[in-house]
Amino acid sequence: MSPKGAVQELAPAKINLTLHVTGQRPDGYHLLDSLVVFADFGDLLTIAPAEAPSLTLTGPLSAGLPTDDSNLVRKAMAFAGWTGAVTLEKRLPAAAGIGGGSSDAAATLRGLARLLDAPLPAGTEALGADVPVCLAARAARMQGVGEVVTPLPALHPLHAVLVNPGIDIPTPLIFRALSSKTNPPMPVDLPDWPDAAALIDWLYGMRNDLEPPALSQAPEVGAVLDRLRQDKACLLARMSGSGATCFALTDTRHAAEAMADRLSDTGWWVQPVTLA
Ligand SMILES: C[C@](O)(CO)[C@H](O)COP(=O)(O)OP(=O)(O)OC[C@H]1O[C@@H](n2ccc(N)nc2=O)[C@H](O)[C@@H]1O
Ligand SMILES: Nc1ncnc2c1ncn2[C@@H]1O[C@H](COP(=O)(O)OP(=O)(O)OP(=O)(O)O)[C@@H](O)[C@H]1O
Repeated sequence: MSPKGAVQELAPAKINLTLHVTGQRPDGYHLLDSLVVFADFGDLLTIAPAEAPSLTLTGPLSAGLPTDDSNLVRKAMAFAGWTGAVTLEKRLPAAAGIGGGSSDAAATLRGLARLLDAPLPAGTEALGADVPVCLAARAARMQGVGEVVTPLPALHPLHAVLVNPGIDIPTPLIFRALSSKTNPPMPVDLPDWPDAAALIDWLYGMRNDLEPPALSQAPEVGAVLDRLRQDKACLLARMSGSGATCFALTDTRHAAEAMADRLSDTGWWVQPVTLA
């Protein structure tokens, strides 16, 4: 049961359906153009009013994560100057390209803003490049180094399986291994996709520019993509963020669940989801 006066917030997995790296700023950060969606699955935060900040971690994937000031939940509270007693049920792998930590920071801010009846803070990119889009937690185009977030009209939901081979990939390593920092952006105007099939067709022509460097740094990513592409239900398989999590798009939720069953003997983290 939740403590009295507590709120619950889902910190959904963030998926980069596309991730085009279009340049690099003098400070080393990369310019991005990304179509970002969110899953109906993620970490679960319970946030109760408290005089001092606290953080308790639970869940199968919490092992090894810090509970001190380096946890993005605590960083988010310190950034906003807000306090709360947060219980974080970790269900997403960390350092996995699906924004686990960034989505936790964003959910902390959303939950505390609700509890305190306060507006969401600005400038949250200081907490991490993915935090502004995770704060919106809806389909969006992400540009700049992550701070320019343009919410999109509701997309047709996509069904998918998320797969992580159980390796942490540090984001800076993958950006460093990227050979060309200047690649074409997505079209200026995104199409108005009439259905999910049209969106998937369009995605074939787009890219995740971090996929080649991730493949060179972590061969496990290639093994995941090969296995997903061999599956009869897979319409498109791609890596999210800087990896190592990959997604396979399917026709229906049932097809995603059946595919997840077929992957159950791999030892990988496998999660059927709906993305929107
Ligand atoms: C790759 C993405 O997941 C795409 O959504 C994000 O851009 C990464 O978001 P994030 O994990 O919140 O990133 P941060 O914690 O801000 O940055 C981690 C590191 O990634 C690199 N980084 C990140 C974002 C960006 N636009 N350019 C970069 O070069 C930098 O080396 C930085 O030190
Ligand atoms: N609440 C948290 N959950 C997960 N990781 C956290 C958290 N707080 C701090 N971290 C640290 O942040 C690092 C990156 O975590 P995160 O899950 O956001 O990366 P990511 O999945 O690569 O995200 P992105 O897609 O934004 O690059 C990890 O190495 C982890 O130790």
